Amino acid sequence: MTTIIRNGTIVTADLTTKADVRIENGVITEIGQNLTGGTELDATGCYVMPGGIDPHTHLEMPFMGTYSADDFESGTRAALAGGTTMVVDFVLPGQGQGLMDAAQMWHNKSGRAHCDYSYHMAITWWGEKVWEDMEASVKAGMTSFKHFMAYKGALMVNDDEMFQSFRRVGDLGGIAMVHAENGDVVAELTARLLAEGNTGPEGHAYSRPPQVEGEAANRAIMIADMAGVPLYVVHTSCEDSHEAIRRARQQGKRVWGEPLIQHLVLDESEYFHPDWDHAARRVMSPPFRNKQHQDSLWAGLQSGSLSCVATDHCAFTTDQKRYGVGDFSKIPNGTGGLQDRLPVLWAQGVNTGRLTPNEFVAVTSTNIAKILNMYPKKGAVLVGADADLVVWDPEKTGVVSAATQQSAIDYNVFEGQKLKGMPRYTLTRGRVAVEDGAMKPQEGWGQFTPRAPRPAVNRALSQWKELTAPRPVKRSGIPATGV
Ligand SMILES: NC(=O)NCCC(=O)O
Ligand SMILES: [Zn+2]
Ligand SMILES: [Zn+2]
Repeated sequence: MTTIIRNGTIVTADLTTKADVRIENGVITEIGQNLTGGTELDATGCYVMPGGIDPHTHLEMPFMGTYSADDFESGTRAALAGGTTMVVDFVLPGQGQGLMDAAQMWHNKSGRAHCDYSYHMAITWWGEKVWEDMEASVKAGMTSFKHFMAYKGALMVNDDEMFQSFRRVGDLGGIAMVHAENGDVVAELTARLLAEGNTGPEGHAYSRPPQVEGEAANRAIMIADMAGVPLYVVHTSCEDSHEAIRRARQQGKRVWGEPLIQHLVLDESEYFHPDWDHAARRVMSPPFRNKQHQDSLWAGLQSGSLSCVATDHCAFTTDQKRYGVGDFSKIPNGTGGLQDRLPVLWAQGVNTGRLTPNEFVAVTSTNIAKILNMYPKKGAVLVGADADLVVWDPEKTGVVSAATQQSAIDYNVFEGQKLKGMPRYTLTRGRVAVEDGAMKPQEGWGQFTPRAPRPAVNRALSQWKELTAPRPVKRSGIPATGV
């Protein structure tokens, strides 16, 4: 089956050019002028861009006594509606559960996906079995390993476990990832706030000030440096952690930071809303910050000190959020955004002049594909790349509304945001899944994308570690012991 995208302007991370794109059997086979012969998609007035890749989702995730409400069916349908053609979800082993056993559970869930997906592996406990399984995880294409420095008593790992795990990841050619918040301090602040009667959703924000994130990000960066492993800091929300990442990168460390679309455009005032539901629906970790922190994140995307924009899509219904009435620490943490990430970032980033269209592609797709070692199969408009594409109409307008969204939840944290710039077509491996707002979903179309280890970065790091490793000094005359 042949499809031609005609009359569009191709926009990639480093190039803007007018050309047509030929797609055969899900792959881009030709880029050129006046291509013909096949089903034609009219891209007049549109940008033809790599589909978005969301590097951070939690679909049907068991968390805080419930499951996130969007599964791989509704989650990937929402993704495609907003121009995202791939998600990377987190396999979350239970306490004592083997990594590959947990991975099989995720494979069982993802069978209904509408677009391609990959997995990060989470290190939620530590032991010999985990150490062994990490190699199997890498061999099975799950080469990035997330460590939770928060959620004490549940998912959190300690520094000694993190150091051992980071060394293992480095040896296996993988990437270490962290949720950077100091879980001990969060637990203390939470207990104190509750004891003082601060039980509402605003207590969640008070319990996780920027310092807990900055401290943890800096600690993880230093531990990663000592372990000789590249580090990816998820949901970077504030200047404190951004500063640590920026400094590390200036020092030549292999560290990447990932702001979320939520943190870029929504601020902490949401938690002080008089409606409990409104505030609780926005409870996530880290919490939304103030305007200065938002400016820092935008500047990071512009200057390159921050690399990708994600969603951390982990959506809970209002009923689920109400588990935390009377105790904010029981409100399931997480917000949605899969459908909204690209249109909201375009509206607030490109239309305001904060990002160029090429930078937009870089931070929503290409940088992610490169960091996670999927480029140029994903994140590219190149001959041989998967035809995961979005035909983006910069004049198409809309308004974010829970009433029309694909997500299974009953609200949207971006409700009412005005959009200008939306998909005309979204293609997943050449199949048109969205046409001018009309969904053409196909359950089970999505395929698992395994990822190989990253030999180049890790070889460089391990070579350097070897060159600078501690060695005993060879001495000729050693004095006799002094007794
Ligand atoms: N971010 C959040 O609040 N929920 C999802 C789990 C995580 O990434 O920490
Ligand atoms: Zn997290
Ligand atoms: Zn997350």
